[in-house]
Amino acid sequence: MERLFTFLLSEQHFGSHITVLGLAFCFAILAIQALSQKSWAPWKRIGGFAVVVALAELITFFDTFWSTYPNLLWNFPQPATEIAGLMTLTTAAGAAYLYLRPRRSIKTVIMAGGVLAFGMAFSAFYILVATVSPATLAYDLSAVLITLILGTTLCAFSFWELGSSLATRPRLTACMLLALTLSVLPLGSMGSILPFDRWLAVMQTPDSALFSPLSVMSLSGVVAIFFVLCIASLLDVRVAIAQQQESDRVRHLADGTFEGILISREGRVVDANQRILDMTGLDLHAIKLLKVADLFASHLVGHQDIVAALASRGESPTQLELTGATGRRVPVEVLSREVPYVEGQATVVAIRDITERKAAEDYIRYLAMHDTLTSLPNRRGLESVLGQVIEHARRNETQAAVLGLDLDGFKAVNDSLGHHAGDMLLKEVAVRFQAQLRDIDYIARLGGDEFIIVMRSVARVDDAMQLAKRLISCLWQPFILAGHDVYVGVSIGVALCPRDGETAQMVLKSADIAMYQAKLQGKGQVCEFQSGMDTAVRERHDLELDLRAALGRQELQVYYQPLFDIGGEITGFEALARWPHPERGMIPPSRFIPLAEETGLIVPLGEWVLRTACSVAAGWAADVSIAVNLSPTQFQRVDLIDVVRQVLLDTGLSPTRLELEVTESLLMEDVPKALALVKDLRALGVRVALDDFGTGYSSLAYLHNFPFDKVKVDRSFINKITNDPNAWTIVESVIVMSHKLKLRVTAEGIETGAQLSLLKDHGCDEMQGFLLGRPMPEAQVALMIESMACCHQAG
Ligand SMILES: Nc1nc2c(ncn2[C@@H]2O[C@H](COP(=O)(O)O[C@H]3[C@@H](O)[C@H](n4cnc5c(=O)[nH]c(N)nc54)O[C@@H]3COP(=O)(O)O)[C@@H](O)[C@H]2O)c(=O)[nH]1
Repeated sequence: MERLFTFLLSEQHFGSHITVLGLAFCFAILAIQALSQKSWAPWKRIGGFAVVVALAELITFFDTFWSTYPNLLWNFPQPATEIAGLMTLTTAAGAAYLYLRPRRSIKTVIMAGGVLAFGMAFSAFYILVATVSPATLAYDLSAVLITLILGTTLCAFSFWELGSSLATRPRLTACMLLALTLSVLPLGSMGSILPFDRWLAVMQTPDSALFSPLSVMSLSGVVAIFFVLCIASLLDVRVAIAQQQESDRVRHLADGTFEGILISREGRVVDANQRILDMTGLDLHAIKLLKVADLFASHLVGHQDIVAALASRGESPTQLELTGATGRRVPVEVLSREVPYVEGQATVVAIRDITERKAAEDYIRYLAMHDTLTSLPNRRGLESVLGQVIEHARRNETQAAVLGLDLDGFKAVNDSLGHHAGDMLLKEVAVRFQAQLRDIDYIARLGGDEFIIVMRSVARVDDAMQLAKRLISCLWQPFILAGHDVYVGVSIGVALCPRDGETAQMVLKSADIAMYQAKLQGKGQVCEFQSGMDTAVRERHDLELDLRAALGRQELQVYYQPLFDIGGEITGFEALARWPHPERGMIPPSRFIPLAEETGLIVPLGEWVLRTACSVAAGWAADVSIAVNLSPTQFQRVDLIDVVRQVLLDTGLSPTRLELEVTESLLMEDVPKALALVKDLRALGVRVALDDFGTGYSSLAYLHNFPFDKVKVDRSFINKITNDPNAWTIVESVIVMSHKLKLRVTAEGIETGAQLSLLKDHGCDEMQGFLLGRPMPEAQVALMIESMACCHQAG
């Protein structure tokens, strides 16, 4: 010890210590950088480290030697220098190999340090011995021992520090410790040589072979390594216990989570929680034999380092499929992160089972594309398929057909039997339609009672027309709903693509226009799209939109046409809807009432007319009646009685003043139901008149069977009675027959005095027509009633 201090403090320049330390530090940085290059192959890291350390050893040694003996002329001893270099190279490679082993413990790390220090010390002393040979150097053997123990310890700690330093933490300490090792060994070996005067004394009593520096060094090296290993083993046991406790703690924590958690190092599974074992069906032992990549089936499996690939995605999870012992694939979401884990770094991979979420997502996707009632694709589903069909037809120069279907009479079913029955009907209709299709055809429900059928390939338009006819006839059999036989029909429009539309929207529009045309031609028809067809349909469509808006804004008005008794007294007024369109002027009811019927708008419109008319009539000064027209659609509504009752209650109009006019067509659809309704209305105290009499087919039977209060003879007869004897015969018979059945008779459409006197002469009870009074606005009616009241008072 004393010898070393003397050497370092008085025989050596301070500057030379700094030089050695500086050189050693630079080489240490290089060596540790090489060893820590994770992107390099292991042999490259080992080789790089060994070469740098061997060079450092030789350079620091010779630098120390020259600064100690500047006047000593010598050549590099051959082959001792190469042997020493080789020795350092080999031991440095061995140390690096030990350090890089996958399962590294404190013992292996310290052993790596010990081996390297011993190799370097041996090389230093070996060159020294060879340099002065054949002369013999005299050593302070205690200094040799100290040098070796110090070098071994420093080097071991350097590796230990390197092994436990985090990737993010600078490896400065490890570099400094290695630099000290690289400095201590040449300085220590040089410092162990006794001064020349002591040589002579020693030479007179030469060391025995047992006490030669190399023997002492070898022995002490073995002892030092053994000693260090003993301590390391003890530390290892303590560390192993601590690690076990740590991993137990982590496992308990991990088992408590809902996520699968596995710990990996260098792509291999090190540990896993219970959830992962449940998901994969593997036990802990089996899973630890696997690489992380073995657990997944996906595009990332081929990836060299799946864990690194996952880690590179940061906080955004990657969706993969986890495979296990059963081969079942579990959709999972994976996140990974570097963590300090028992003795160093590890990657924690969090795996979340997303089976339920995936199923929910799939269901949402399904819902987005399908109609929940019939399970058929919806508009979105249809448009994506239709786009492909059109593209295919265009590429292959073939054609596809699109059939637009709209049920006839569906609304009436919905209104009369309720929405549940309507839903059942739609489901059954869908089944019947599907039964008519080929496997390659495609059917979708757009909503309401609208369906679309796509025939992917048709040779002629006739193929589509044939299918359309089959679809029409498949509805002829009744549907049994809530114990009722229900009949519906279908109107079909046929369009071809790409002929009638190059995009899904265009061809759907063409099919829709053709379908409208089919509806206009009467129900249960099929119509092929023709160019120019769209203008008329679009106009009608625009009118429908306008009517909807007008109803919403309450732009419609009610006019009132007077009815007179045989003595010329006003008996009442008929309420007639009017539509003053802001751009098109006054639109006649003959245009918008049928449209309202088809679109179902007649229901809100009719209720509005009823409410308005009753409310206005309730304010009149005379107890005259008010007649309101009921459309077939209104008549089919299950809640018609309730609506009428409520309107009467709300407006305060006496039921005896209200007269509802129904037509024959309205009665024909479901005779028992219509009969029950007429009876219910009369039970409310409301009167019911049969309107447009004479235009139907079974007029006489209805007159007999239904408890009407009044018959209104249609104006198509009245305007002929003075010049067509047949027309007059019919009207005369109706008057006679109605009176026999105790029914009052109203003649409508009286335009001439001749018509009026003929009807009066034959006992017609009530008269209505332009001759007597045109439909007029509310204000005019009020004046008319007032003047009527005045006349009565005056009379
Ligand atoms: N369901 C509902 N139908 C309604 C409603 N408002 C009207 N309508 C029906 O629209 C059809 C056309 O009605 P409108 O143009 O108002 O014609 C009525 C009279 O103006 C017309 N009339 C009356 N007298 C004469 C005449 O001397 N000459 C002549 N050319 N026309 C005349 O007749 C219509 C009334 O007919 P009717 O209902 O049969 O008594 C018509 O069918 C209306 O029913 C409504 O709110 N709801």
